[in-house]
Amino acid sequence: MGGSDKVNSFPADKTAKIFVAGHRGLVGSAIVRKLLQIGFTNLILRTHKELDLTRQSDVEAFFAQEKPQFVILSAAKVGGIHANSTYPADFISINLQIQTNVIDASYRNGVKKLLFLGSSCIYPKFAPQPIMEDALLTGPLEPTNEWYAVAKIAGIKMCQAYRLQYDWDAISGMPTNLYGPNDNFHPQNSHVLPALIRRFHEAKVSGANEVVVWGTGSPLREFLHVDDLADAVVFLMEKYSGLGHVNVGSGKEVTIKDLAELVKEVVGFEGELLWDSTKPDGTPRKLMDSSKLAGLGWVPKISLRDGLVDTYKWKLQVLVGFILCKVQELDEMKKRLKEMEEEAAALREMQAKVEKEMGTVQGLLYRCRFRIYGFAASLVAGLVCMFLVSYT
Ligand SMILES: NC(=O)C1=CN([C@@H]2O[C@H](COP(=O)(O)OP(=O)(O)OC[C@H]3O[C@@H](n4cnc5c(N)ncnc54)[C@H](OP(=O)(O)O)[C@@H]3O)[C@@H](O)[C@H]2O)C=CC1
Ligand SMILES: C[C@H]1O[C@H](OP(=O)(O)OP(=O)(O)OC[C@H]2O[C@@H](n3cnc4c(=O)[nH]c(N)nc43)[C@H](O)[C@@H]2O)[C@@H](O)[C@@H](O)C1=O
Repeated sequence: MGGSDKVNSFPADKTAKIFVAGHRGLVGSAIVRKLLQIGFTNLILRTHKELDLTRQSDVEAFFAQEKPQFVILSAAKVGGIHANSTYPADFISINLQIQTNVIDASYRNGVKKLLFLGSSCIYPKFAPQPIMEDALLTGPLEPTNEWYAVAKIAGIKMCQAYRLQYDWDAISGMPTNLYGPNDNFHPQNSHVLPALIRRFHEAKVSGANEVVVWGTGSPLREFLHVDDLADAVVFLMEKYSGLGHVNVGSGKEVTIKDLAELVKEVVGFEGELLWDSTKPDGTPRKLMDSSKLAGLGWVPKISLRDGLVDTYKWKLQVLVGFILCKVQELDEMKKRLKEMEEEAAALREMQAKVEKEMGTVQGLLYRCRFRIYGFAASLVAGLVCMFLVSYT
């Protein structure tokens, strides 16, 4: 049995091959930004379309060909409370498949170190707060996300098992609720923060008086900006090689009611909040104890207010970009319409010319026909005269 805690640091060599799985998502894109910022130049990236990580043979072929040296696994089926409770089969099966394929192929193809990302929902619904790493598997899970949580717990256990059996360096980070650029802003399937940013923004733009917020507003949540998480991920890749998973949180919690008031203020919506208590609250409280990570030397930097302002700015830029694209499309359509009108005018002109020429030809034909009839008539008259003369 292996399982040493020897640290396999990220190399000083910035050309080392790093596969960031899920690089277009909220977390993956932040990790890519961070790696590029600190000078890594050899990132291997595949979109979901290019490489479906649920397909075992495709994943094996990819690893055999690319031979990455480091792997950060940030591809997963992810969503908020509604998505988790509506699609339990997808959340358990897709996540189990992705993580099993990637972790196993990484080990078999000589990857030096892998980081797996779980989530704070792995802990029991009523775990003592703040939640320490050793609260794992000490009580029943929150029902709205137990399928996703079971898959994530399996991921942590798989990393531990490979470390124990093969002395292979696989580590796990447990982020709290995250937010930031490239988040999913779907009205139903997203997490609370992007959902509220979208709803308050749309209400402000449409001049609505009310915005509906789910649940009672009483649950407490801890939020971390994704750029802080990316920083912590790089830190763990550099400094940590242990068997146990590591909590990654901000250490600050807020009620959903206060969060909604803050988003309302940042977006600039001036109407009322309506609470829809038919929607689930989920876990009542979910604050992690991140002292293990702090003890290693990492602390977060971005406050919730600053992070929110930054995320709303990003969202506005995306919307402006979208509008500019639509304006450009409209300009191109107008240009094409003008070209079509010019082509139609040219055709009309050509038709008029042809009709005019047809008229001339018809006139000529008419005159020719008239002359032929004249000639024929005089011929007949001549023949009649000749006939009369010869018989008289
Ligand atoms: N967001 C949060 O609040 C939290 C997230 N986490 C964890 O962080 C990680 C990343 O989450 P996040 O960035 O928010 O999620 P996103 O949904 O933003 O991104 C997920 C990424 O995974 C890719 N992906 C999904 N399925 C497949 C597949 N079958 N094959 C290849 N790629 C696939 C997606 O690609 P595509 O879009 O093309 O499908 C996307 O790039 C997850 O492990 C999640 O559990 C943990 C705690 C909180
Ligand atoms: C990261 C974490 O995320 C999920 O757990 P969650 O923390 O419960 O997620 P959430 O962000 O969706 O909700 C937080 C709270 O906010 C309330 N809420 C109000 N209004 C809206 C709203 O409009 N949308 C959403 N989604 N929630 C809303 C909502 O009722 C709840 O009380 C899991 O997927 C879990 O698996 C996981 O890992």
